[in-house]
Amino acid sequence: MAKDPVRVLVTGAAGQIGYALVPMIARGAMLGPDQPVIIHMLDIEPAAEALKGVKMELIDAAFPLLKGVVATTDVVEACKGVDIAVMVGGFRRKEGMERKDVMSKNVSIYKAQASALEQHAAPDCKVLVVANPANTNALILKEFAPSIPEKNITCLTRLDHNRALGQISEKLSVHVSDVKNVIIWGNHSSTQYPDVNHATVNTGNALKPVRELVGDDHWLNADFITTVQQRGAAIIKARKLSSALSAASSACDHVRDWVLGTPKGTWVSMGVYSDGSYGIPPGIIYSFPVTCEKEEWSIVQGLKIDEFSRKKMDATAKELVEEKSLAYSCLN
Ligand SMILES: NC(=O)C1=CN([C@@H]2O[C@H](COP(=O)(O)OP(=O)(O)OC[C@H]3O[C@@H](n4cnc5c(N)ncnc54)[C@H](O)[C@@H]3O)[C@@H](O)[C@H]2O)C=CC1
Ligand SMILES: O=C([O-])CC(=O)C(=O)O
Repeated sequence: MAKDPVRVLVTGAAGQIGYALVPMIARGAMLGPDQPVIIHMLDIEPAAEALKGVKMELIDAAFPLLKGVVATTDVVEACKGVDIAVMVGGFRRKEGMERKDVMSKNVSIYKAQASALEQHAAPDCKVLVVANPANTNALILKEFAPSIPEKNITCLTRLDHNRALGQISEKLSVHVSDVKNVIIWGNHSSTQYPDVNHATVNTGNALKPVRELVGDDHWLNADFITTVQQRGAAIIKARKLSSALSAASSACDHVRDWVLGTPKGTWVSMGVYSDGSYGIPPGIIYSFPVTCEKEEWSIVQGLKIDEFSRKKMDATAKELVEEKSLAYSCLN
């Protein structure tokens, strides 16, 4: 029997990431090849014509799974009955801008959209915040939508996770799908900590630790980390636009694993509300290693944390605590 369609909201749908993301959703990359979807697209008035164009293209692509398209500048209409909300809309960082510069513009957007989602989305709506500052936008959304379960509000660090897998795969000349269990700890910012201490490579007959195969702690503790931390900025510098293709693809990975589950023995990174695991302060949205089953994520517990990692995990937590107070000061 055919499944009922799932309603997926994409905000900022006329933007760079939105344009890459909606066809991926319509092709089944987010929810699977047998899951029909109705795509809701929200943007603001100045982008209304462009949004219309995206809707026309979605129709023209004749996607078999696409059962409807809502394209609107009305946030209430956009949020009505949505099961999944991918929040990409916001003010984008331009070359040379610090993430903090975009904070005040974005937290007020997320405060307003929190109320719309709370009142009009499906009660169990799952939310993925992509727009920067992603962790803090997600936190503001959580705080101003208290009736949405906190476990349903997440932010995207899967792109950073995938970037880390990509760097290891390039370094070792192995296929990226043979590398697993890297971790992104903390903020989707340049303080994030990409950690390979538990990562492995499938060599065909064994799972070998990445650290052992790379055999170059200096590279792993320095260049590897900064390359992943700075990758977004490097792409903005090269394209004069943010990473749209890889962000859209990673957003699909995030939601797919959340809804359909992570493969056995594999974890992924997601920005989630901290419960105090690994000594990270509660009250912030922090990226942890998680496994997903039955549409719920759980933080992987019991990983050994060395002193080097501890410092980096605490530094990125500190930045998030500071961002939280900055966000609140912008709202006052
Ligand atoms: N978490 C992550 O891994 C990544 C996050 N990003 C962030 O994603 C966001 C989107 O990036 P792009 O698509 O490249 O930017 P973009 O500027 O091309 O698109 C943003 C869209 O949001 C719309 N928008 C602005 N205010 C809105 C509102 N109140 N409601 C609905 N839509 C609104 C704009 O009109 C525009 O169409 C940015 O904040 C960017 O920094 C980008 C790459 C990776
Ligand atoms: O700052 C941006 O817009 C880009 C970004 O987050 C990334 O590519 O990771």
